[in-house]
Amino acid sequence: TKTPARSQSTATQKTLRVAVVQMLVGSDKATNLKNAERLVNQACDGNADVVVLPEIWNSPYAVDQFRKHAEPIGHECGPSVSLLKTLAKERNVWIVGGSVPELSDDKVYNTSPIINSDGVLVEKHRKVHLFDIDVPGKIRFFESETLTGGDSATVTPLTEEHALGVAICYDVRFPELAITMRKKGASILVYPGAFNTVTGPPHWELLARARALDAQAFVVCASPARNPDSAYQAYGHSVVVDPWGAPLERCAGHGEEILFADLDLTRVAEVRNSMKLLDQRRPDVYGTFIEGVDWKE
Ligand SMILES: NC(=O)CCC(=O)C(=O)O
Repeated sequence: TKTPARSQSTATQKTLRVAVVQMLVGSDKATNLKNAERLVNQACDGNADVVVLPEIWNSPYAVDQFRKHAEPIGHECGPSVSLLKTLAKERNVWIVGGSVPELSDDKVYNTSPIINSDGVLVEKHRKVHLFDIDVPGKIRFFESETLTGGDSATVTPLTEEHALGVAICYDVRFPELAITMRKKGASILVYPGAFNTVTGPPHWELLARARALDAQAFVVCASPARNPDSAYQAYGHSVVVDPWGAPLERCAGHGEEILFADLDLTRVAEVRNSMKLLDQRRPDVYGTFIEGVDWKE
């Protein structure tokens, strides 16, 4: 079953309270799980409808660690996703479970589990664009050394009128994916992420705002807190952006915290009706941009 978010019922739901858990991630898996449990409970105490965790929250963000921390995510789930399913049911809350390394047919994916308020895994997103980057003297990171990329856009109904699109971190750089999620019905795009201190300052918030404008949707970007003991320095600064491109509330700092944002869902239709971007596209001038996508609403 895909139950609606809980604060109001189905079609009448006008606001959605999102809690972005910017958690500290370390090298000990058991500690990471305990930390996630504590913070998800804290987010629920703050009346969240949807709790969002960051990218790779059960393991260090390092290519040589992913397989070691990988778990099945499906009919059977490992301890990380099982914990989130239990919490979602106990607290009657939706959880976009950041991402964890997923083991499937001996391959490892960077996968976001999406769990409804009955504790059911309703969907999962496998990171489509692997983070392969080489900025000389600053950062070199190749997820493709140990991970396999996913091959689909992920959208799941949340209320009768609104659906969640979920993609992961580097995926945020690709407007095609954001617009594909919109075309599949998403009005809230959630990106668990783990940008770094090189690309984060110039790009993170700008990309979140750009995707909000491209898709005329809410964008929720969740980062881990910065861990001084980690080889990979996460940027932090989790942020929520409205469909008009404006950050909601203040964005987070780089320490551990929970960022709450109340999404006024009526803004999606208002913005989309005031500028009919999909209908106004001119594929006769620049092609279809995404093969097979019919731009008209
Ligand atoms: N984990 C990631 O995908 C990081 C993406 C990132 O930092 C970027 O600059 O893009």
